[in-house]
Amino acid sequence: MAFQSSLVHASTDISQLKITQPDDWHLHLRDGSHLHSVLPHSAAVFKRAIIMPNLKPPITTVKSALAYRDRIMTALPPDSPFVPLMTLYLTDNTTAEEIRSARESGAIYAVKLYPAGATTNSQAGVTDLFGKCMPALEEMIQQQLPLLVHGEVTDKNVDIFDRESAFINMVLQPLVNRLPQLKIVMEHITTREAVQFVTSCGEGSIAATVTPQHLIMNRNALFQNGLQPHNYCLPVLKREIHREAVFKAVTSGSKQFFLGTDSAPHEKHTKEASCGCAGIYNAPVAVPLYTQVFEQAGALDKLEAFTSFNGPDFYGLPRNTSTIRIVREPWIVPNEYHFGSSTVVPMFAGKSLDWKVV
Ligand SMILES: NC(=O)N[C@@H](CC(=O)O)C(=O)O
Ligand SMILES: [Zn+2]
Ligand SMILES: [Zn+2]
Repeated sequence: MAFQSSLVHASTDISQLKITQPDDWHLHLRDGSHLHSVLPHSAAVFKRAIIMPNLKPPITTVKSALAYRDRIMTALPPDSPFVPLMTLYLTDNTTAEEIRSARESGAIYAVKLYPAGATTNSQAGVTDLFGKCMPALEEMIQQQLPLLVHGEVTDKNVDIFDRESAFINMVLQPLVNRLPQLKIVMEHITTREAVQFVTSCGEGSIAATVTPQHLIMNRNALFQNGLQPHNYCLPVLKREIHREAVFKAVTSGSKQFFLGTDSAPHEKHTKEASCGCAGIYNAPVAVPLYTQVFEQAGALDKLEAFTSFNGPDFYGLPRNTSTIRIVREPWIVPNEYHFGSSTVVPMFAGKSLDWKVV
């Protein structure tokens, strides 16, 4: 309970909200049986989602992206209107031609930059962005495909809590200087420096996604009453001053910030391990938690733009016409989800949430 109960609940008598159906602009659906297990949680709430390509092996070609899209469509619950928006995993060898054919496919909406070694399944990521990736990035400008960035340097000598701000200085700012027309989404931002960077770039070409965990928890949550592996994700949770900066930016109503859950399921035994995986499974709780964040800021009137307008506007896609209802109705998050032989522990397992999507 520690983290929610530390929130000051703004007094309000709003008991339900009806908003345009949200999209998730950063989602890990995995593959195979895991895909079948987790997809219904996202498809129940979100109309569309940007699907992360960090599978094993990664989705580096149009062909593999379209095949993955087919597997997602096959795994969807019957009659689900959910639309997966596919991405390509950028490597040192991605060609301009692959970028052109990504756009022509009509199914691929962005290209993802993982610095090699930065996070889960990023080993095949980029080692030399400025030396090797310029032809692909220049073609992305022509094709109006945004670059989605896991923004952390991988230098082991850089303190893990400084890896995002170091990335801004060493990679992102130089990239923006070199290719000012490239559309960039800084994914899952966690720091005051990221907020300042995105805001300083101005609307139009730079935006950021924000997860529920980085809005609600600071790094104390990793060590509350002992090591908490289910609060471990990358970029790692930061100090309270950073959480506050991200919270303020999001709830201010700026169009440059939008919903991206980074829901990243890992099996329970791989998180509760001597070397635990990074990633938080938040798909079942994300919209209730975002609602709680905006309520706490006294900004429920700005929730819908964050969940449902700013993302499609940035991507140049139509806003959804369907709606969802969010009601004030306490419910307890399950301790775990059992999917066949595997178990996944969700964010805030066993805790009570104030809002529910119906
Ligand atoms: N966020 C995480 O901690 N993990 C993500 C990868 C990522 O988004 O960096 C995953 O795929 O597990
Ligand atoms: Zn990431
Ligand atoms: Zn992610």
